[in-house]
Amino acid sequence: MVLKDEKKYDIEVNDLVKTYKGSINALAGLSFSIRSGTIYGLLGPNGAGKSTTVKILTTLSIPDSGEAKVLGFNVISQPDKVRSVIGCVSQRSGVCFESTGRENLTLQGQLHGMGGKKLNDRVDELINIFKLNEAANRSTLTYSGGMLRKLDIAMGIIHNPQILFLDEPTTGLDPEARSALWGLITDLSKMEKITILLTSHYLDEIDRLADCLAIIDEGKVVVEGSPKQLKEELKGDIIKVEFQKHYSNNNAHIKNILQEQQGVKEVEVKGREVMLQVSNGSTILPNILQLIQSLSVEVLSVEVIPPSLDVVYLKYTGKSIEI
Ligand SMILES: Nc1ncnc2c1ncn2[C@@H]1O[C@H](COP(=O)(O)OP(=O)(O)OP(=O)(O)O)[C@@H](O)[C@H]1O
Repeated sequence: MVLKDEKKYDIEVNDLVKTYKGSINALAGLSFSIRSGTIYGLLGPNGAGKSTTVKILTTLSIPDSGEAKVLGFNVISQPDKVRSVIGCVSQRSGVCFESTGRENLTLQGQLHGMGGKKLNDRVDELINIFKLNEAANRSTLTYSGGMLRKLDIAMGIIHNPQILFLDEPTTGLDPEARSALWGLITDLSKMEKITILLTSHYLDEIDRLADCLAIIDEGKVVVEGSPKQLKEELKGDIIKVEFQKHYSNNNAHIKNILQEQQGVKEVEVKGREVMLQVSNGSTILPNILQLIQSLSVEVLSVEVIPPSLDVVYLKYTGKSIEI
């Protein structure tokens, strides 16, 4: 259950359930709310239900049960109202490759009923914001992956929507193009005052961009908060120790002994790996290693992992995010 305060929410999702043919439970009671003017990240592995959520919120799919509102409009009973206030950039590019960037933007504006000077000015403005000036009059067949994503996003906001959905916007881009796009997305939320729902399976992307995030797993929100808040809640580091061999008979014993040590909060032993949640990794590490060695267990590698969204993800889902 996600608690809400008195602030204004642009998106409210309550207990959404969606099952596809073949009994695939894409959403199993998903709830979250997004504050006006913020970037909200939905983080989850492939198949967690991120795209299904975006499809429902953009009126492209209907849930089996539950309710969702965008700017107060119900996605099921008021789909036209919802469509009039949103922009959406899906994983598949909507760019027409027979046209230039400028032509794509103009056509997209016309589809939204725009025209004349207002549309031309908006096209120029977006070409400037997205730094596509040099390429604007070239065929989009000559664009790089990063340029195409920029054009896709520019097309998604041509009509000045109040809400923007970005479904995995940087998948497949090289690090330089991803970083450039991150800067643009942050600027957009501030300059154009757009509320953005961003889905991603990149932890660094959500960490960098989101004011608030929800980790979703198997169609449900498992935890919600700002990246800073979630990392601070970990109150310490993770020590990851890998053994030479699998000491399966000894796992419970190793766990009990480590758990009794001062500064150790949680211990998980899986196969050849031990994960310890500790208050201060570097201070406690020598003691931990000494203890493990006294149990005649040979250590292959040791790592102290500072608080990060990877660790938050691991803590709440019990697994590493797999792409
Ligand atoms: N049209 C469909 N028909 C049947 N099953 C579907 C359909 N669309 C999605 N699914 C299934 O629903 C589950 C959730 O899929 P969804 O695409 O929402 O996840 P996702 O988190 O967006 O994943 P990805 O990061 O890979 O895009 C998956 O098991 C997927 O295979």
